[in-house]
Amino acid sequence: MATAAQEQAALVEKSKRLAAYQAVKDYLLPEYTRIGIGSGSTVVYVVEAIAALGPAVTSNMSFYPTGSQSEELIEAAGLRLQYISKLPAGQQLDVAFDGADEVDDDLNLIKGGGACLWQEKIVATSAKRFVCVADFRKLSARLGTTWKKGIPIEVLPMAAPRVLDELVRMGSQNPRIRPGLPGKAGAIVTDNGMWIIDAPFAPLRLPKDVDSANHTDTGSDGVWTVDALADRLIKIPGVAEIGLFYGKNGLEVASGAQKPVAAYFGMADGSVEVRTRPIRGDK
Ligand SMILES: O=C[C@H](O)[C@H](O)[C@H](O)COP(=O)(O)O
Repeated sequence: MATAAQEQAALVEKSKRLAAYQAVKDYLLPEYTRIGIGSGSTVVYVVEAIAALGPAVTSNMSFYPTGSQSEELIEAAGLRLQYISKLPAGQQLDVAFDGADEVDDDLNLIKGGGACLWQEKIVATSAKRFVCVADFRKLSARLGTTWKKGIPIEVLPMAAPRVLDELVRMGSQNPRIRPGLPGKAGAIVTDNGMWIIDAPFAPLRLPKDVDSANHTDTGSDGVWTVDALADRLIKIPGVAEIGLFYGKNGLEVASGAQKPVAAYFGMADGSVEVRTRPIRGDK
């Protein structure tokens, strides 16, 4: 008989799968030829859903990975692998699918829980439409509410101590270099030869919180808005990329944005909740 933990794990997997199949159904149009594939356990079901469409739909498509895991997934599914470095200047992917660790009310994301974020951001922003696929655990009003491990930050290893110092000055509570997998000495090393720092911050405000309560957005009271924190983090010398995928008000475009046009959540009751954001430009 399954334990409660096993039942919960099965429910989560089922939810990821439901969300992935619905997202692929809605956003993978047969005329598309260039598709970005993100990283993580949810994307496994995205690739499964795409492969299930068969060569009649996928044979004209090329798939662009965000790291070694998605590269293997694409190849194992028999899909055509291509690299973002080969995408000519001035061209875009038609769509990119990826998971997330937490998604807030404005569709800002925390990503990088599995140590992939830099290539993910390049692929997501190379797409005309970026679509997020997740399960019910990832839904959150404000980033940092349920994902307590901290914002993943990819750093040049030699700069890690300096970055940690700066994060503490900015109010991060106990930022840490992420250790390697059990049995591996030292830090985890990303696909890009970098390290990851996980930096916990108090749950991040949205612009509406600042407007409604006369708060600041710059962390002066210990709480940052997503935009202000992201803008500050990316400027720290030694930071290669950050696991906040965000967008400013007034720049709500679909094409080339870090925020998804739609986020699909497999829910515990077997439904799929779809959240979209208002955009201008092409869909
Ligand atoms: O580093 C990993 C990526 O950002 C993943 O997309 C993210 O962690 C979500 O992964 P999962 O689908 O396994 O929850």
